[in-house]
Amino acid sequence: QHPFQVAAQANKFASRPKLVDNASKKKKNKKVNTEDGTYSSPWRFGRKEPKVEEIVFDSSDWRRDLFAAEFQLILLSVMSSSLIAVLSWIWYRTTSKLVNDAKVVKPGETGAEDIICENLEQTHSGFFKSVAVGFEDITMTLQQKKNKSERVILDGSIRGIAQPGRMLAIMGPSGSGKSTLLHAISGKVKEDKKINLYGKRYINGVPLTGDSKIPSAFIEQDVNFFPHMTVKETLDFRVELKMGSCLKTKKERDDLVTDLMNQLGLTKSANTIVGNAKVRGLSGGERKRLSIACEMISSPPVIFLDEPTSGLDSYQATQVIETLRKLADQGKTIVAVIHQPSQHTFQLFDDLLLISEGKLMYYGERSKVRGYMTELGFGCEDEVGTAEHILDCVSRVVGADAEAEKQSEKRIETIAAAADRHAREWVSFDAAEGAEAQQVERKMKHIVDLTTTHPGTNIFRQFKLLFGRSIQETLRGKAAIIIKVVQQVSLGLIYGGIYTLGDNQASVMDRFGLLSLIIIGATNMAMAGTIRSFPKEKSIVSVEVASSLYRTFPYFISKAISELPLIAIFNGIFSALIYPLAKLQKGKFKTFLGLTSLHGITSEAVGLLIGSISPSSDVALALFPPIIVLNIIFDGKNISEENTPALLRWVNQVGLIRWGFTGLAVNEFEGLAFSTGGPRRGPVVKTGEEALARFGLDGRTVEDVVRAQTKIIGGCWLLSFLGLALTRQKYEVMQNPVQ
Ligand SMILES: Nc1ncnc2c1ncn2[C@@H]1O[C@H](COP(=O)(O)OP(=O)(O)OP(=O)(O)O)[C@@H](O)[C@H]1O
Repeated sequence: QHPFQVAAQANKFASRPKLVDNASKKKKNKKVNTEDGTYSSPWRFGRKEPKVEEIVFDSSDWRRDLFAAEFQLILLSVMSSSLIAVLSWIWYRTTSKLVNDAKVVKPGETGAEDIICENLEQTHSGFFKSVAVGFEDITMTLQQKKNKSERVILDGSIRGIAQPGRMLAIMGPSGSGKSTLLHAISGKVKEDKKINLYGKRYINGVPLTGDSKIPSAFIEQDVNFFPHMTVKETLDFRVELKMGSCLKTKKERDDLVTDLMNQLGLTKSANTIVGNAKVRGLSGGERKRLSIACEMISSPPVIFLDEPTSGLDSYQATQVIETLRKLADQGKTIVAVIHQPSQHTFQLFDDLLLISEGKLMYYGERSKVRGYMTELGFGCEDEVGTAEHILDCVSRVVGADAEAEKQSEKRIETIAAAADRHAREWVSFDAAEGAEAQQVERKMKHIVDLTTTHPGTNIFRQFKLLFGRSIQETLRGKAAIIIKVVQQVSLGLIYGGIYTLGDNQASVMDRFGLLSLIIIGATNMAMAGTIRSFPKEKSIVSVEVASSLYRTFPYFISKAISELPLIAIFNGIFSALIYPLAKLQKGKFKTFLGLTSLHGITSEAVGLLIGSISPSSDVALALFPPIIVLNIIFDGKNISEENTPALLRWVNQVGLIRWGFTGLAVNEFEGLAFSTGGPRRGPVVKTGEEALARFGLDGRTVEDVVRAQTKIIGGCWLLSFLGLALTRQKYEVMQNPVQ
């Protein structure tokens, strides 16, 4: 055998990576080369290594390496999963303890009495059976940059009560603070250091602490769903997650789904996919009604809706509001922000809260508002609709002539002053409201609704359902699958059509070139795909996790595992084309397939990490090019380790492209022999091992690559999980108003 080959194989045999590292760090570690061909190292406590020549090379060595590596891969996955499980268990216990620690005294509120809703029966009976939600002195200010006074979003004049069996509309011009008010009443103002939120809330006349959770549903303006699931599947999935522990049989759950579809007029569309902007599915109104159905699963007594008719035509908007009317008639308390309703939809509401520029303009019965405005001197002709007229009354005229602007300002001031005068008359919290209220002492209550903070099923069922949804979503995304297959086939044909590798000197560089291109292409494709799709999925998942449908841990594990089969299939297609077409080394196909698949999983894990820590898909996409460029720079061929800036040396260890390329190069070159003919750059290379030595890859093994990539996958999965878990949405606590 060639002396170089013996040395390289010897390196592989015992502690190869260390031996190679030792060689490169010889000076640093002050290793002593001894004359008899052995060496000792201070790290090995003076133990001598055997002579290089004494080691016998076994040609099936790499296979043993691969088995050992596979074993390590499994061991490492099990260990990292266990670590994640232990961490999430500790985290879960800590947060549950905090939630259950009901005696916590909240800021500015002492000795509040606790009401803990542990199950749905509790939230549907007694005190919570019919709920009147009262609110007063709601103030929200935003801290501005230095030297600027605080910006007032809600000025503290707003007060009102949403009664059970009635529909309250919150209306006002654009930017007047309607959504902010709805979020404040429902306790859903997103945590923000700039925000100061004050006010008082009541349930059935009983004052609540600022962090109390009103048992309610909140339907956001834009609700996203997994687009390829049908209406029925979406509801089945949620019913099982939310009610799995109380509706034990499938029949009970099916009955609830059927009932929900009937109530919300979705029966005809039961088997239609939900769809989104790109995939055709439900109409806007149906999607809105589906989002109400999803929130109605646990039948909460109060429903908050932020612009449920936005983006809908008048027919669909009416259908949505008529559905809400039916729910109100069943005794639910409905509070909805409405923007420019038609006369018909406006008439379906019972009460109205009108605001402008964060100030109260009117609170009372909807039917009386027209007369009230006329009394104040702002009447109008009969032809003008009431909704249109009152919005005109409280809107500031901007950009027209100065006189009109002044007049509108004066009108708003007059209406606001009158509303302020009448506010205490209109709304009184002195007497308890609601059917059950009289029996409840009017001491401040701290409500903890565990039914909205804890999933309704155990972690294994959550995993099963999430895994099923993930696989189903991927398989039904036919367009995405076809695009990926076409990409893999065309890449395989392009590379295979250009490269035909022989055994002459030119084929050495050609081989390196081809393997490098394969890895760069695979990295790009896997990472870009995940970066593009994951942030969108994350936005759906974070809402589902925030409403405690399931925990982050089972979601993450199901997501990570469900991607693996497709990666293997796509790689199989590509490898089956490129391998025979480019005439890569015979007998090494399986390892090639394994390595490219492992590289695909690694790239996807990095994509998942970028997606989970980025606040939006734009940020994730912006991070993609610099990360790819860094990986290409540190792929092992473009800059030597010695010349790498000290601060960036770690990139070498986690370089995706570097490890992927090393794996393929070692697999391909080991055992190859080259003829001396053909054009060449540099000295003649006779064996694959000599070629590997040119790139400093001598002594590297498939095992090193599998080990490094497994560590990268484990690290990325762990960080992605933490990224998802820690970016969980938190809400502002409402402070007592400043006296
Ligand atoms: N967290 C926040 N940070 C910065 N500005 C905020 C925040 N919350 C609310 N605002 C500002 O408060 C004002 C009122 O916003 P809000 O969304 O409540 O208005 P709106 O009446 O619902 O408007 P529209 O009908 O156009 O949706 C806006 O100018 C908005 O920019």
